Amino acid sequence: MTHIGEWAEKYRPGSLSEIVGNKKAVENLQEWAQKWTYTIPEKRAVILAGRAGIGKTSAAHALANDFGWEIIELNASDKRTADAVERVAGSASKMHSLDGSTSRRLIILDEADNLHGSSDRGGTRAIGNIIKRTKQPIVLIANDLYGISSTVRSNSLEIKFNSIQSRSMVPALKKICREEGIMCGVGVLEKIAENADGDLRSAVNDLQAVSMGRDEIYIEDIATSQRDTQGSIFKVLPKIFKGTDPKKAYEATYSLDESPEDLVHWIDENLLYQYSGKEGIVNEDIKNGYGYLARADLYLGRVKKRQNYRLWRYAGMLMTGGIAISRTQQKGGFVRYQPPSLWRRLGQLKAKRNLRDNLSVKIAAHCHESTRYSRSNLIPVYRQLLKDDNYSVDSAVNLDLSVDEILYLTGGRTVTKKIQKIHELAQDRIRETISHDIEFYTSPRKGSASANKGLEEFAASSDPGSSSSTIDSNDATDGNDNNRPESEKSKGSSEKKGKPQRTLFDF
Ligand SMILES: Nc1ncnc2c1ncn2[C@@H]1O[C@H](COP(=O)(O)OP(=O)(O)OP(=O)(O)O)[C@@H](O)[C@H]1O
Repeated sequence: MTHIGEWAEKYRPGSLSEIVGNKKAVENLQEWAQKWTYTIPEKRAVILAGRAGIGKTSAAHALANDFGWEIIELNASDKRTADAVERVAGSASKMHSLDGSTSRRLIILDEADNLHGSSDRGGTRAIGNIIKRTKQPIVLIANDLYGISSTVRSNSLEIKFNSIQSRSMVPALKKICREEGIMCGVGVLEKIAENADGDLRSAVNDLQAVSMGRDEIYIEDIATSQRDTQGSIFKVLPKIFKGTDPKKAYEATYSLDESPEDLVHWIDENLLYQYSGKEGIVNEDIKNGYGYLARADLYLGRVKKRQNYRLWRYAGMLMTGGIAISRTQQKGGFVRYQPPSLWRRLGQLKAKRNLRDNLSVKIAAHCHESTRYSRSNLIPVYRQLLKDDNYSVDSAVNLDLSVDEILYLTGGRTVTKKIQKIHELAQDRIRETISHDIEFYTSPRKGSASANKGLEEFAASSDPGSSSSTIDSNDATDGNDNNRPESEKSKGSSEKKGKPQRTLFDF
């Protein structure tokens, strides 16, 4: 039995030349990959960003096929990913095939926009660091560019994938029909492509659904109902802003999957641009339009207060028909519709709050204070420290700060060279300390009982839950052994003679 989605997989492009649309994006991707064949390019990762179903994942796979690269596909939001990428990303120099030629592995990180703001800040940081020094090409796939941290974005080549035009989809759908032996009536594929609203995967799925159990399909077989995709708001807005019939403007919202509360934000965001055009002149139409919007907003407030949803109808009429009759001047030219900036600002605020909360936890742990105290009293102290050149790197080392966290503490808007420098110096120092510790604990020592402990044992010994730890866990508490029995104290001191002792610095 077949299931929907099977054709989309079966007809996934095998080569970049088969990718429909997004010619420029494909060219940029190819150019970037070409650089990897003889050197390591400055931007070692690319971000393929765009809405679902337009060929981002397919392009990454096709690229690997075209260049003969092995694929390692990981889900970016999986906590284990950072380790896995770390292992693969550093191993390029060993990737020689038997005939002596080098071949690469393409690391594909799906859902890269899911990392940001998640509790797994460590993963974001690790990936941010890895893409700076990877020896293997990395492709990050994301629906929302803004969901990716600024560090990752600034170190990657951003390639945007756009919705696919319906006329470009038709040949691809035709090819599938030919292969599957389906005969299509006039306008069938055009209709399917139009309904898909730029999403080729949906078009292929719709074609499969309508073809099930048939070898001929006609226009009547295609459901005429509009898709409830996000894109449909872009079909309703012109009827509100460009129409002259208030009834039609209101009726256009029937098929919309947005509440009047959301719709009012869309209209509010776009009214000024639509009615003032590119000249940006405020005119009577704009004033009247905002008058209707204000009244619609009044009704929306009453709906909330009284929980009387019948009032939505009045709000809806005012914000659609009211706007339509406000327009007296004919406006030429195309002005793109913008999603409400308020939503974006709220999203940014949330991301900022997450960052602040994570930072409070870090500082609280470092200073042995409560998170609340850390948030209200210690973050301001660290703000000052980060601004002072004498303490900025030390603070970044102590807290193992990410670039985003340094940016937050310094209060800047963008990641500057100075911020990057602080981060790099701090990371170098952290790495130095770690390698120093490893060397210290693993190098043979005269007269030591634990003289030839290997790296693995050192790692095990630093795990507080490990019973095989070679270092007395009491040493790690506070150095005060007053509460220990006498016998243990002397045992401890005799051990200390022969064993490297941990200091507070090590923690
Ligand atoms: N540009 C395209 N060219 C050819 N086929 C495409 C294209 N876009 C989508 N398809 C078809 O849709 C299927 C899904 O596409 P793909 O997985 O590449 O989309 P995506 O943009 O990565 O979506 P998501 O963000 O959901 O992962 C493919 O297997 C292929 O059949």
